[in-house]
Amino acid sequence: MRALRPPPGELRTTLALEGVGRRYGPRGPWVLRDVELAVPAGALLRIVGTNGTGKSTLLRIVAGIDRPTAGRVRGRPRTAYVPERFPAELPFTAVGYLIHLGRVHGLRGRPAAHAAARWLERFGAAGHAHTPLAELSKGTSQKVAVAQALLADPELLVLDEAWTGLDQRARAELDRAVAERVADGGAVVFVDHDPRRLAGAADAVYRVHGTGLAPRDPDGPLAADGPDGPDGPSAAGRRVRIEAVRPPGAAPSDGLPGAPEVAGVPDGGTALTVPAAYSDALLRALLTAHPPWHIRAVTEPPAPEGPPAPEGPPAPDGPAAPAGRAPHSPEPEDRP
Ligand SMILES: Nc1ncnc2c1ncn2[C@@H]1O[C@H](COP(=O)(O)OP(=O)(O)OP(=O)(O)O)[C@@H](O)[C@H]1O
Repeated sequence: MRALRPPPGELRTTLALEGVGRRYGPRGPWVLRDVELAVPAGALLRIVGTNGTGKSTLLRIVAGIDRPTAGRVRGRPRTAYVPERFPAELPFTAVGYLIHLGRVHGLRGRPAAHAAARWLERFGAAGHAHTPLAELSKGTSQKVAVAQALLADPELLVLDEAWTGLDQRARAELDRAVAERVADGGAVVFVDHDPRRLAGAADAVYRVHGTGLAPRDPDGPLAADGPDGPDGPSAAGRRVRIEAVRPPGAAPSDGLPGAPEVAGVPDGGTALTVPAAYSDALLRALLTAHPPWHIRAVTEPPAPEGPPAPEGPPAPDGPAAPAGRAPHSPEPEDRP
């Protein structure tokens, strides 16, 4: 994704934090201090940091639902926010809540109802449309929380651990929705404790540390960052091979996420092999390119240091693989 769009420095800033500080109560310790952050349109920004360092505090200020104690926020695009905790006690059904929020976001009645139904369907929650929020399971409430943020194509989408509690299909759908927002020129700022989440896709990564915010190498291994690392075993060594056909006029494969190893394959295809952590980002880059690549197959060859590679399965000529997830790429909670 990143390689096919202008670098963030060349994008229009949609929102900026200038010297922002936040503390809770006049005598409380500073959680954030002197924070500078530019959020460019069309950029995906990841915020990392250990528990309790102030990521949610920062995201609430970015989302505009909290105000800084010091400094200022410049710009306010149309913003949607998925909080870490969803207020499920509201007196609505799932679809009623989404239609209400759609109207709050400026949609008229019929488009609001249409968008509500479409997002419930996309997240596999259409069967719960008429269930009161208070009776929804945790995961389904989270689907509604995510759907409300996506309803009106926000210019700025702020996601605070929004994938938590979603099933695998819904997580992949949220990955796709993020890629769509960014491809449409929206900005997305997110926190997620799984370093593989949108790995390699972020245009910039910032770390909350102490009371400050420091940029990090977006391609750097988050897993190597001690407490920021994955909860599960490392994906190091695993590689994913994406066989695709580059359409005429598509950007060359240089500079794609994960610096793929590129090889020609029969029938005009290209095989791109990347570390597993970059497979989602690479798929997304290929699928959201203009024009998009045609994905033939996604397979996982053995790690380079392993035994000799058997031939991969024949490439099906069917529909593109889902953008959000390569096979054999389980989330921590999917592991036995
Ligand atoms: N409403 C509040 N009132 C008082 N203190 C708060 C409030 N919200 C957050 N804090 C404090 O601010 C600090 C940062 O909290 P925050 O939730 O922003 O961290 P975080 O990095 O998002 O944590 P986690 O990774 O556990 O979600 C913590 O010490 C927390 O106790």
